[in-house]
Amino acid sequence: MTILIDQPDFGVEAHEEHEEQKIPNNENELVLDGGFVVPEINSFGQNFRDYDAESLRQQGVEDFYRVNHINQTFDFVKKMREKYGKVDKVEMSIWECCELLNDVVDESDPDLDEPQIEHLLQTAEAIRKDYPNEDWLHLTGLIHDLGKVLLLPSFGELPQWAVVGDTFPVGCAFDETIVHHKYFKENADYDNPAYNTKFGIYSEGCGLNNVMMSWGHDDYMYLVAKENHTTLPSAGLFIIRYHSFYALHKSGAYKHLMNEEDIENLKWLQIFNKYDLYSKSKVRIDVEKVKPYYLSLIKKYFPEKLRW
Ligand SMILES: O[C@H]1[C@H](O)[C@@H](O)[C@H](O)[C@@H](O)[C@H]1O
Ligand SMILES: [Fe+2]
Ligand SMILES: [Fe+2]
Repeated sequence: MTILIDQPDFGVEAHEEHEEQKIPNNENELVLDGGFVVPEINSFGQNFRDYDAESLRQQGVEDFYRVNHINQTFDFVKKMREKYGKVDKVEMSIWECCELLNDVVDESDPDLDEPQIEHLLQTAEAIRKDYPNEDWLHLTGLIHDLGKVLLLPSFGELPQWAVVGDTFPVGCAFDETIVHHKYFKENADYDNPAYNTKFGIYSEGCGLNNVMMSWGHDDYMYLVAKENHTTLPSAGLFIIRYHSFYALHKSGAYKHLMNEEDIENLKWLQIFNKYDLYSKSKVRIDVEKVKPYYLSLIKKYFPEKLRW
């Protein structure tokens, strides 16, 4: 059997050079681009992102989403953005932050229970193999989840529901494709007529930049990168900011809020997502071996010390 990765039809073709090649090999696996092999099952023997499969992690993940969906309201997101937009908590380098992630485990993730630094390097190295010339995309892989430091005491020790998991817009109706959608019924915005229509407070094509997303590691890391004047291209910032927005990049919901630039950037996000999701495994990366390469990229795209 060949694994086909569902891609929503956005009515736009990927650039030829970025088009994935579906080359099924003998072991019934899908080989992407420069050779990345998409595994059929995750480390727990389940399909990836199967939120209903019975497993040791299933109940914990569902509990996570219940609390997340109840508490991520428009008012909460607004407060968090104001608070963390100041980037006045900590001063440190990107690499120091990667090391801090050693102590973080993500309770929302049915596919991974390794320390996060493994996931960062697995993602970045898998991309590097297939896209050797896109160094900005390697670095994006390395840093996309750094915002999870919000779980640590010096960053305010936010609860898991305010840091990890899939993200979604607030200020308009919660789309049914969002994982464990049923729990939104207890969200204060659910019955608010200003927020519970298709457009809510937004308008057609207004651009994702004008949409408030549920608060978590994506938007936080985007703010940090922006406030510290990164020279990463707009597609890199877009990936960091929306990589957990599965309702959009997997299910094609909320397309009516995108503008032209979003449509362009989404192509890169969909490439990135395969590596983010399917590189999760128990195979460890030799950190010391790859560290010099990533330090050189950090130097190219970020200041020495950043404000967090
Ligand atoms: O559980 C995972 C994890 O928190 C990832 O970092 C996030 O990007 C995903 O969207 C989420 O489903
Ligand atoms: Fe993430
Ligand atoms: Fe990730």
